Amino acid sequence: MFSSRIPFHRLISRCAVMASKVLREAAEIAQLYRDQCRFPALCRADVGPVITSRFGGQYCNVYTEWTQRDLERNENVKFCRQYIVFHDDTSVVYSGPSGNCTEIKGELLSVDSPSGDMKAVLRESTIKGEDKQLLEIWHKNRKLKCLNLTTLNKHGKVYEDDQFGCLIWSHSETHLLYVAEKKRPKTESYFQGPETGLLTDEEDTIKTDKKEETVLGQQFEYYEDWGEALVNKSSPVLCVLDIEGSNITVLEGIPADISPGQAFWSPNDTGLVFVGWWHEPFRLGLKYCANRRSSLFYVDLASGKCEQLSSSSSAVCSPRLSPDHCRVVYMECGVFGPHQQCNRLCMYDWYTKQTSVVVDVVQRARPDGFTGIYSSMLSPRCWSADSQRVLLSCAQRCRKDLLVVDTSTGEVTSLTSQSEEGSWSLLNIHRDLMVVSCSSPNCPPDLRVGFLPEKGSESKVSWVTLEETQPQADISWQTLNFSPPPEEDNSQYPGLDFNAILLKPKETTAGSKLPLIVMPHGGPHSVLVSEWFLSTSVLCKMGFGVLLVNYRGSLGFGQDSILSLPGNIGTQDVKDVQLAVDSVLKHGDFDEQKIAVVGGSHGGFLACHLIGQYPEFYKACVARNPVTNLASMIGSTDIPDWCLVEAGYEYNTDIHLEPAILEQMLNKSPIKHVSKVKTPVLLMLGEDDKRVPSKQGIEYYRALKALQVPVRLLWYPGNNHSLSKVDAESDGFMNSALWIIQHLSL
Ligand SMILES: CSCC[C@H](NC=O)C(=O)N[C@@H](CO)C(=O)O
Repeated sequence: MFSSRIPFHRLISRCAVMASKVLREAAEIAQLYRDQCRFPALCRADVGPVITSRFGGQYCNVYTEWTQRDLERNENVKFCRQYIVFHDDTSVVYSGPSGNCTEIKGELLSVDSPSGDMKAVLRESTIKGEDKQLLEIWHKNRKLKCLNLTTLNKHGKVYEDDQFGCLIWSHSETHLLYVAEKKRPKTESYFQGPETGLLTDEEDTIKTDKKEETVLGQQFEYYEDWGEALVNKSSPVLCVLDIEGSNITVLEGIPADISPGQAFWSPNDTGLVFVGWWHEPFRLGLKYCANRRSSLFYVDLASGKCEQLSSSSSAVCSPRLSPDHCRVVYMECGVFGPHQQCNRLCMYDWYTKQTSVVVDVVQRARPDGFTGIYSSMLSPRCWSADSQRVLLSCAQRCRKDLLVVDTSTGEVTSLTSQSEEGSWSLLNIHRDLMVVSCSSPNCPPDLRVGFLPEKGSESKVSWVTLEETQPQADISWQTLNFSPPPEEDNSQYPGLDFNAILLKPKETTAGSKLPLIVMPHGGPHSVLVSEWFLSTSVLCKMGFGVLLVNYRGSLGFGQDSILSLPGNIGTQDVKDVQLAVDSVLKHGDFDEQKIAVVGGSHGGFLACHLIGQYPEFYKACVARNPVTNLASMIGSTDIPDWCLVEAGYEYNTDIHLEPAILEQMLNKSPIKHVSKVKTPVLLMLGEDDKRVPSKQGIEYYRALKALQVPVRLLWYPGNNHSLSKVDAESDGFMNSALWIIQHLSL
C-alpha cells in the first residue's frame, strides 16, 4: 500500500501535517455565520443643510441607513443612525453620533426636502386586511398629510426599485415627483357582469370623481414586465403630487413607446427630466443590463411637450443635475452587446443644449492606471459644490476606488488609489462633504466623512471615521495578477491580463495544507472587488482558502477585456479560472486533493464547465441558478440577447434562430461536457428566477442523475435569481459548506 522508499513514520507524520483543521460541526458553523451576520452594510447617506450656530460654528446632520440580516426574524432589517458633523469650509472639526439606531419599518421610500424642513415618506401598510400604499408629508415634528394612494386609484403601485423609482421634491418644495405603474382598467368576465357589457363601480366613482369603466373579458390579459427582480413592473408613469391641493397628476405627453424612470425636476421646476427606455417591440430584462436602448428626455409641464436630450442609439442612466442647475451628467454605453460595459461620462448643458463626452470609453488601462468607468449607478448627489467636478466610485481592476472627474478637462484623479484599504463606496456628497464607506475582505464596512480637497490636492483628503470597524485578524488577503500563456492569448485582443483575490486563514499549522474554494463571479461582465463578503469571511474563518477569480471579460480592466469574452465563453473564461487555480497551487499552501468550485449564474456556468473539463480536479461543486445550456435557455430567459451575444452573435429583436447558431450555443454550454463529470454537485435553484429559469438546473440535475453522479437539488420557493432572501441565503450557505466538507472528506 505504501511506497517502500518512504519510511512509515514519516508518512504518518506527513499525513498528519497535511491535514489542515477545518470547522466541521454544523452547529459551530451556524454560530460563526450568525456572528458574522452582525456586521451591517450601509445602503444610504444624506447630508442635511448647514446650520450656523450662535457662535459662528457650522454643522450639519448626516443621516445614514443600514441593513442587517436578522436570522431570528428571517428578514433583512433596515435601521437609521444620525451623526452631527461640525466643520469649517474645508475640514471636519468635530463629529459624533446624535442618538442611537432606530429600526425603519414599512417605509418604501423617504426623502427630506431641499431646505431640510419637510420629509416625504412612501409607506406600505395593511389597513383592514388590505395592502395600501400611503404618501406622508411631515413638517418638523408633525405629520402634515397622509394620502392613501391605493384608494385614490390614480395609478398602480409606486415603483420603489433602483431602476425606475424616485421620490423627488420640486426645488420650490411644493410638489413631489414619483414613478408608478400605469392604472389598468377594471376587468370582469363576460359571464359575471350585466348583459350591458359596461359596469360602473360605485366605490371607485366616489373616490376618483369619475365613472370607472369595467371592461369585460380582459382579466387574463398578459402584461409584459421588465424581467428579473422587476416583475409586475410594466408601464411606468410619472406622477406629480401638488402638496397643498393634495392633487395627483399622471403626466401625459411621454411617447407611447417609452417607459420613464430615474426622474427629477428641471431647473426652475418648469418640467421633468427622466430616462426613457424604449419598450417596442417588446421588453427585455433590465436588471444587470445597462445596455438597453434608452435616452434622456425632458417633458415640459405647461405644454406637455416631450423633448429627447440624448442620442437615440445609446443606453443611458443616472442623470444628475449640477448644484448651479446648469448641467446634467449621466453615464452612457452601447446598446445590446455585453450587458455591462465600460461607460462614457457625458454632460448636457441645460442652456446651450450641447452634449459633451467628459470621459470616454477606455479600451486599455491608461499609463496612470485608470481603466475606465464601470459604476452601475452614480450616487444620489455626485457634484462638487462649484459644479466643476464629479465624484464617483467604481472598480479599477479588483478594487473599488473614489474617482474625481474634472468636467472641463476630463481629467480623472483617484482619491483612494494610494490607500491601504480594500474598496471604497461613495454614498453621497453635498457641499463637498463626502460620505463614504470603506471595507476589505477582512474588514466589514465602516462609515467616514471628509471634504473634497481643491483641485490639484486630491490626495490630501483627510477622512474622519464616524463608525469604526476592526479588521479581522484571522483573515489575510492578497491580490494576484495573471497573464495567460501565449497559446491562451486572445488574438483579437492580445496581451490582456486578469486577476484574483485570495483569502487565507492567517493562522495555519506549519506544513499543513489548506482546502481551497474557487469562486468565479457571474455576469460574465461583472467583477469581484476587494470588499467585505459575508460568505467568504465565514468560509475563511472555518479554515478554507477562497480564490475569487476576475477572468478576462470582467469589468474594471478596460473595454477590450470585456469584448474579448463574447464568443469565447466556456473556453477563455474556463481556462483563465483554471490558470489562476493552478498558479495558486504551485505555491504549495493548498491541498490539491481538496479543491471545490462554487458559482452562481454565469459563475455556476463556469463551475459546471470546470467539473466537466477537469473531471479529476474538483472534489465538490456548488452551483446557484447555473446557466447549463444556452440553446435551451434562449426561449425562456428574460434576456435572450445574452445567449446570442455571449455565444458570439449579434442580437436583433427579429432574429431567426438557425440550427447552426443553436449548435454553437450547445457547444459552448456545460451540458456538452456533462458525461465526463465525476464531481458531486449541489444545485440551488430559485423557483421564481426569470433570468436563468430553474429548468436549466433541472436539465443538469437529470443528466447527472442518469450518469449516477452524486447530485442534490435545493429548491427555494419565493426566491428569484439572487436567492437572497435571508432563509434561502443562510440555508444555501450552510448546505454548501457541509457539502464541501463531506466531499472534500474534511
Ligand atoms: C441569462 S443569465 C446570464 C448570467 C447572469 N447575467 C446577467 O444577469 C449572471 O451571471 N448574473 C450574475 C450577476 O451579474 C449573478 O451572480 O446572478
